Amino acid sequence: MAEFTGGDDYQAEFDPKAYLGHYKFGEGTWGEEYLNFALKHYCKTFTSGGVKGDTLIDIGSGPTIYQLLSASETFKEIIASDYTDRNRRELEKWLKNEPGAFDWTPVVEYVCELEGNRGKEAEKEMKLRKTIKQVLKCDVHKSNPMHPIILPPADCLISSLCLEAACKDLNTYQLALKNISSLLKPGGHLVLSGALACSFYVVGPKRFSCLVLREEFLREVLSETGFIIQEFEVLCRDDNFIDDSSDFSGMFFILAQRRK
Ligand SMILES: C[S@@+](CC[C@H](N)C(=O)[O-])C[C@H]1O[C@@H](n2cnc3c(N)ncnc32)[C@H](O)[C@@H]1O
Repeated sequence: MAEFTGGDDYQAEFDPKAYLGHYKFGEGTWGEEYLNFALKHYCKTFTSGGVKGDTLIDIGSGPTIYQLLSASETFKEIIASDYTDRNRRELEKWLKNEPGAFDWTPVVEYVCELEGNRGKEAEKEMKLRKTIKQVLKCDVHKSNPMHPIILPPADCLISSLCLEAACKDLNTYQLALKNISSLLKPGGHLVLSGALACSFYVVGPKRFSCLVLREEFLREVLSETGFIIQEFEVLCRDDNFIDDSSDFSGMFFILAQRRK
């Protein structure tokens, strides 16, 4: 089992550019497999009318924006967040359309197609850039993850591939889930996705530990933390994508509602 990599390791060694390499369409990476799965579910979740409101907070955004593309159709204000300075800087780079920012065009095209908005890629990117109002420092281990900033509770929380990366054991995971849910209104939605049975993943030359998650645990912990699961989708790993960059067995996508 890989040695636990915590916040200091992320701050010092998580290279946003190397990580973004996983999200290049057409290169057979695990990120691509995950993207296909997650984007379809985000699209369904945010365009079917069931999940809506004014504000959405993304926990542990990393340097990525794919998870927010469909949400920007529904929410007026999105707050992105991450633990590391370099990830937040990389996000800002994309938001300001600076030279060297990651090119999300293939992913935006895919989402536009899913949403029936082919040809409207430029509008979509503009809309997302306008909707993301802040990129904040976040630590899921703090009772207020945005400390010292106090945010009004949001209508929706998204988090993808973050909690299993940030937590060293299942108790810590439960506590982190409780911490982030304090940012959500009662009755608000949590859109949680990530990797199943994953113990490590590689970013450039660095190996990061990952907390091994199973479906039964996720169901239990969400219920104990005050959520009602509305959807639980699993994608088993395709043998064609098996390589030594990560050992996950599948991906999950959960839509849950915080009890009122
Ligand atoms: C695997 S990346 C996921 C990034 C992005 N959400 C995605 O879907 O690709 C894990 C992210 O968790 C963040 N992270 C690690 N520890 C954290 C903590 N204690 N609080 C908040 N975020 C943390 C890392 O900085 C990193 O961006």
